[in-house]
Amino acid sequence: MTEKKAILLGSDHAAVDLKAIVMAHLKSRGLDTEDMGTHGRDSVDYTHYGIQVARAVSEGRAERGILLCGSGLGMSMVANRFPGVRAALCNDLFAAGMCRRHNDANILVLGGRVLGDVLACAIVDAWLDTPFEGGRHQVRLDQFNQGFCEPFK
Ligand SMILES: O=C(CO)[C@H](O)[C@H](O)[C@H](O)COP(=O)(O)O
Repeated sequence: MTEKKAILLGSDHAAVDLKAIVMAHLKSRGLDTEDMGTHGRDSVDYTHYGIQVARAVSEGRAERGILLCGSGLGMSMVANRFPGVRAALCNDLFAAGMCRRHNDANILVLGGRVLGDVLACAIVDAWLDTPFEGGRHQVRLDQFNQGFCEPFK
């Protein structure tokens, strides 16, 4: 990938069908996307695809990412290990708005075995269209990088 992509997508086999729906929805909105895989229904490890998308966002090669697995849990765990990634598992509309307003989430995670097509696309829209409020929330996000989140010794 040579140019910065607006939105990268990745999934495992459990969410490849929902990913196709989300991709089509993003394209209908005129957004620049790239599918990092998986591309079929054969069983794969979600880690591989989560790492690719989270690393690209962490390194600034993509502004945002959308990750999908069966529940969304595994992808969330992987993505949040990368510096600068704020991945939010959103299987409802309230979380989709809040993760932008208060958490400036740059990766949206969806559960392919949880969500129907219509709700998934509505969650994507809320995540895309809701701005970060900054202020006290930025202060808290800054603390992520100030040692506050290191384990206690
Ligand atoms: O990581 C997950 C659960 O935390 C995802 O939901 C995976 O998609 C799921 O574990 C895959 O399960 P499968 O039995 O291998 O299809």
